[in-house]
Amino acid sequence: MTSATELPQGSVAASAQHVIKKYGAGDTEVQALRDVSIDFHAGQFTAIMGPSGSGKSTLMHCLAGLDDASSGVVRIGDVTLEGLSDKEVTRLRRDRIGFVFQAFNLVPTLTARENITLPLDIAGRALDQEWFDTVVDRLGLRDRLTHRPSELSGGQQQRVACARALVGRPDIIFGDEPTGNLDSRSSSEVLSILRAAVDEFGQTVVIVTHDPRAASYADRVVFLADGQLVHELHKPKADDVFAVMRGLGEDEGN
Ligand SMILES: Nc1ncnc2c1ncn2[C@@H]1O[C@H](COP(=O)(O)OP(=O)(O)OP(=O)(O)O)[C@@H](O)[C@H]1O
Repeated sequence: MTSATELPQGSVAASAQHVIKKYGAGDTEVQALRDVSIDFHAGQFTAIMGPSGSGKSTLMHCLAGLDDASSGVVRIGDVTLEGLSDKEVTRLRRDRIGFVFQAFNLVPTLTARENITLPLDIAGRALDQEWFDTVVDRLGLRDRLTHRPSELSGGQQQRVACARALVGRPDIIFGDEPTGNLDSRSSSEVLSILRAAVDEFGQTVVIVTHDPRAASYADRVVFLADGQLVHELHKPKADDVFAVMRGLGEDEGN
């Protein structure tokens, strides 16, 4: 199978070193990340978990260049985000990062095909038809390509969002609660696709999730509490993830 990424397996696809993120100042200051250091290796599927307010979204947003760290170093591949202009960060996001959001974020007036190729069209990059076909067939979207989002189920819409993230062969795909709006069957479908993106396409995937079952698809689960990394599991079962979450004070797993 063709590899989606130029990065060699095991190299670092994204990294945060001593990242601190503060919001506000003075009495209202919140330290959302307190000296977080973590590497995300190419060809791995990582889930970020932790109680509400522990800093998961902040960490993902800093890694993806959607927000600036207050201090510390963030890298995507070999590029350090600090010091890049807004335009350069936008280009880096466009060229090296794929996103899958909870809310799908598809353009309602465009067909599935047009939504999938939109980032390439915006970037003025040529479509690799063979790769497009591979992704579309693997995701079971061949007979849905002319449909608009309103004519697709939630699970199908999220599969289109996964295809959109994959088709540009990014260094890394970030998912912000990608199964948050899906029923359990569609969740399983989307998680299997993200798993396959890693196993079959050599992709690197990082998701934020509250769901221990979703996290059990990952190679590695990292836990944040109060802005710090506090625990990590490798190839965990959902029960193991649930037990750690309980210990961190999230007894409902959400
Ligand atoms: N734009 C902001 N301004 C001020 N405080 C913020 C901002 N964004 C996040 N925070 C604070 O930073 C901390 C971490 O928030 P973050 O959204 O990263 O947590 P989370 O683990 O993703 O939470 P959840 O699971 O509820 O989505 C929280 O205390 C939050 O209130």
